[in-house]
Amino acid sequence: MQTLHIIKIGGNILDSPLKLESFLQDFATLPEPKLLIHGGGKIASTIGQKLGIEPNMVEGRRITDAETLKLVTMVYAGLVNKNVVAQLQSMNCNAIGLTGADANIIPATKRPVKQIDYGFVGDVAGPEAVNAPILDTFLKSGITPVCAPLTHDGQGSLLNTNADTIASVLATAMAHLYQVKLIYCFEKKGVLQDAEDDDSVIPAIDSAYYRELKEKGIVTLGMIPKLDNAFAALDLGVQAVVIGDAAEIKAIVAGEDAGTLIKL
Ligand SMILES: Nc1ncnc2c1ncn2[C@@H]1O[C@H](COP(=O)(O)OP(=O)(O)O)[C@@H](O)[C@H]1O
Ligand SMILES: CC(=O)N[C@@H](CCC(=O)OP(=O)(O)O)C(=O)O
Repeated sequence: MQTLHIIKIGGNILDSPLKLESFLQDFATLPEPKLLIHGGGKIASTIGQKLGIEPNMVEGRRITDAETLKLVTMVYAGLVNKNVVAQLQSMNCNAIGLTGADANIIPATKRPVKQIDYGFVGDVAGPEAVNAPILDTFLKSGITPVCAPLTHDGQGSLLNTNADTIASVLATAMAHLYQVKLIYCFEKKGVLQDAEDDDSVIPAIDSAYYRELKEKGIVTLGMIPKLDNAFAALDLGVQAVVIGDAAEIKAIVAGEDAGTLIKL
């Protein structure tokens, strides 16, 4: 089977024009087939505050009321997605920007209200819900999909879905067709032993070590859902998952010693 690289970039890279441009330059040179997923939570929060929409996050997930859904649609599907695509086009990478509603790529259901009402937040039923064949059609035509963190409910509403989860679900869905290597890129060199020391990268984490790192409080905040998504992808057939620095994407793809390898 051919290898497919699925790469996710998060808010801190997207928020820095210099880091983003440098990442996209590297991404554009990576071998095809490849697929990019972007977040943009930080930009949505900043623009929202200017518009009087205060961010409300619970366990790393944004409570998405009707006004916030309009905001994230403008920011993720518009500003971020289309700028990334335009930049990639300038770098000779033929990208197409997509939300989960486009070509029915990622249908989802509105998260049921339990203790917390997350509003217009979408849960993807599973990788089988993803329209993998259409993504494959793009890939086989030499087109690189760039996916925004929005899904849809099939009844006319977009839904906000965490970008790390989208990356994990898409990777799992594509694992039937390709050997998938999923790479979570962010602004640090990998999962760190000491948050203050950028050189304390943990080379590899398995599920037992992950439990220990959580118990000791070494892995916290946004790293917990990222690692949960990484293990979910491995459990469901994704070949390899690496968490690493967006600035080291070429080394990670080349299989060099960079970032943190996640293994079962
Ligand atoms: N052990 C750790 N190593 C690296 N980052 C960690 C660790 N524990 C918690 N984090 C936090 O996780 C964050 C990454 O998650 P998140 O903010 O969701 O990133 P992104 O927006 O790129 O998905 C880092 O910026 C860091 O603050
Ligand atoms: C439901 C939910 O929380 N959605 C996320 C989607 C964006 C995201 O995940 O962005 P990063 O990867 O940059 O954090 C949010 O609105 O913040």
